[in-house]
Amino acid sequence: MMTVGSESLQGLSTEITLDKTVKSIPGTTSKQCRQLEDCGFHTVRKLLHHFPRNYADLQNAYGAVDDNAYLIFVGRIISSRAIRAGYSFSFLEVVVQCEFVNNETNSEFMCNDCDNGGKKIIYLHLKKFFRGTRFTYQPFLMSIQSKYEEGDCVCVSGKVKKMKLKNHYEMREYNIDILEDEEEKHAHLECRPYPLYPSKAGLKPDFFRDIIVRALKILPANIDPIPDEILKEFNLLKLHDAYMQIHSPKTLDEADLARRRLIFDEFFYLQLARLYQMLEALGSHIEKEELLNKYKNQELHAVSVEEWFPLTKTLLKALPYSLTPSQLNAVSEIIWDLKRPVPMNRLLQGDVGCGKTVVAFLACMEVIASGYQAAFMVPTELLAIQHYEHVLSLLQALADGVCKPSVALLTGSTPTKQSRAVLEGIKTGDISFVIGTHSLIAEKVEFSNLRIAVIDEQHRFGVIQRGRFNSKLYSIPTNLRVDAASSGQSSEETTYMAPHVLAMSATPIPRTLALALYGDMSITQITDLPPGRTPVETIVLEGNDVGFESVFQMMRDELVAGGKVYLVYPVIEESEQLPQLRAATCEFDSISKKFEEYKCGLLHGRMKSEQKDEALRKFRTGETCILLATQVIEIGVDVPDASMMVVMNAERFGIAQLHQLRGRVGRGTKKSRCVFLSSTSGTLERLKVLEKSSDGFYLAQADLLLRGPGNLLGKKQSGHLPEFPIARLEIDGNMLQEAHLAALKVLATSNDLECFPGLKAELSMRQPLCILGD
Ligand SMILES: Nc1ncnc2c1ncn2[C@@H]1O[C@H](COP(=O)(O)OP(=O)(O)OP(=O)(O)O)[C@@H](O)[C@H]1O
Repeated sequence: MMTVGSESLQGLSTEITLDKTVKSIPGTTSKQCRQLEDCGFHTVRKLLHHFPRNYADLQNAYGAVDDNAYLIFVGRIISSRAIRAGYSFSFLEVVVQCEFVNNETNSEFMCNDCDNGGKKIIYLHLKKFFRGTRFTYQPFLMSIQSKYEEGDCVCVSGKVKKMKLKNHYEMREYNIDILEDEEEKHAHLECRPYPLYPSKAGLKPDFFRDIIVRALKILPANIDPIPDEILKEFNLLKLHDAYMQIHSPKTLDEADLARRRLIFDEFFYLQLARLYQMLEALGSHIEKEELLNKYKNQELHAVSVEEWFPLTKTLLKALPYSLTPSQLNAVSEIIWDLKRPVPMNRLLQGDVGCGKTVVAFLACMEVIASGYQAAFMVPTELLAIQHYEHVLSLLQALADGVCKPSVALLTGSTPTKQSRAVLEGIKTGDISFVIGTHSLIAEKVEFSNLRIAVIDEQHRFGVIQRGRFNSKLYSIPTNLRVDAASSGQSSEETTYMAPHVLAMSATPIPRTLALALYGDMSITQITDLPPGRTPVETIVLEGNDVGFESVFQMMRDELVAGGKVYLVYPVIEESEQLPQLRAATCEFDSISKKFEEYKCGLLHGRMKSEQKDEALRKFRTGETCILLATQVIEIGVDVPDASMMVVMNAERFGIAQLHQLRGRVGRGTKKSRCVFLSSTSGTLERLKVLEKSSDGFYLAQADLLLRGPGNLLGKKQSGHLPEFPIARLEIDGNMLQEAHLAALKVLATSNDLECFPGLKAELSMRQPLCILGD
């Protein structure tokens, strides 16, 4: 445990200094303050978080001065002339002489004009043009010329362009800074990296550089809210030094160390906020300790099959297959967690079709067997019906003497009379297992004793929707009340607890990324596939006449061999705006005609619930062999003997999404194939990654790198990973674990952060959970 001493005062000046207005920066004019504020830079903190996008350093110019290279030099002005060149045209030309260090054996520089130390002189020409008669008057010309005086030491960055004259270069898109300060001059002559700031809303890089330098001067050393022990243990710079070194590094290594500290902060405060929020929601000290211990010991826990409730064991035996080792471990691990006195918050991850559903069903059975209720929430009606029927068929297989749980379905389309009866059954406890869509979290749904909520495809529900289950409390067993009482807590406070939550995801996110998103979640992974599966043969083709002909031939072969085919379309109906997109309803007739001997079905989101159900039922039973569908089938649809899929306009979908779609085939033992048709040849390359790999983790990573982390998962429907200001999850993910551990350490010392007022203040300033949409 950490000692609490000086830390309690530590970081208090953070609030005082970092959150002062930009007006407090010495030498900042009121115009500059207004400009900054208009741009959203209200505080010193905001300004200091405007980080350089890159650094230029003089070493850039060591090797060669290549045409069009973006380089930076420090040198002296040797001439500055403002000249009237016509009736309404003038220009300023500044020539800067730079000593150029040549350590290349490049023939151009094996020159006579290099001195013995390998140095040579080059001349940079900077021109600025003015049009308009008012720019041709002498006073104007004198004034611009006097801004740059001969002998001034300057830092020049820009694109270089060789001139005819040897060793002379023209600078384009340049920036010129006069180095006034002796220290600054030396710093640059010592080859310090030079921060290159991004412009923002018309404010130029120089503007930021200038004000940030002044802000750094007033930054006190004692601004770090993170305790010294944590800094030492995780080898982190102090916050003050991190700000200094990110904005004004002596070397690029210094800038890297600073970046590491600032990334750590982004992750640390997110983890701290998550865990803090969870601890706050818990009543007793025992629960809090239990929670922290659980996260500290991330080793695998399990409850062996013998210890499961008889109902769960019976269902396991009645399954038409044996669980894979990793499915079995997953159930055991989840059941272990269900027996803890704190609400479980677990993510069950596994690639498409690996068999997550049955794992979740078994967990629900365990809860039901102990006398409580289970709810299973899925994102689409189609999936709810499928799961409902699946559970019924599994339960049917149980012997007659077994007491079977009562199961109900609740979706937006459940007829009023029926839904009233379901609501009543849930309230009285007559229904112990309910499967449904987001209707399950409506306020009017009152559970008698809900103890587990399974959320399938959890990223498709908003954070708030997921959290809604927490308000559907259940009463905790008496023995836990005794524990709570012995810890000095009043039993009333601990009478109710939030249900266990098991979220499922088929979007495989690397473990570290999952931690970033769900710092408070434990993770269970299914790493194998049921036996007998063969990888889906994947073909990427251009959707031209030749492409379609070969696809139709493949379909014919498949159908002759007794297979079933999904045709997936990006839209339901043709649209004038996007005429290149193929539409499911429009192609129904032509496909039906082309494959006259086979029956076709249609399935899309605009159909009524029972029509959708009927279409899927017919496809499942083989009444139809070709199903023209839209993305509605993307998640969870399970027709094990479907053996071919063709995706039209595949370029419209993301890689992870196509992987999900492809997961609808190859779910049985039949060899399957999937064709992605792209309407443009340019996008073929991007899709080819799917031909090479069927590993969801690999593809998710490829997608992440291709599109940036913003587009993979989501707080709403679209699926987004949180975007951090500087951290990039795909690269900096390893620092998450460290930040997680650090947050646990801090909270183990002080559950409510009372011993760390600086950290508490920082949390409320940063509001890190906003990143996740909380
Ligand atoms: N151990 C197993 N052996 C054989 N078949 C299995 C096994 N586990 C599950 N299955 C079958 O595999 C198919 C896919 O399972 P399930 O629908 O649970 O996968 P999932 O992980 O939820 O997939 P998705 O991410 O696509 O929803 C189902 O038909 C299921 O009955």
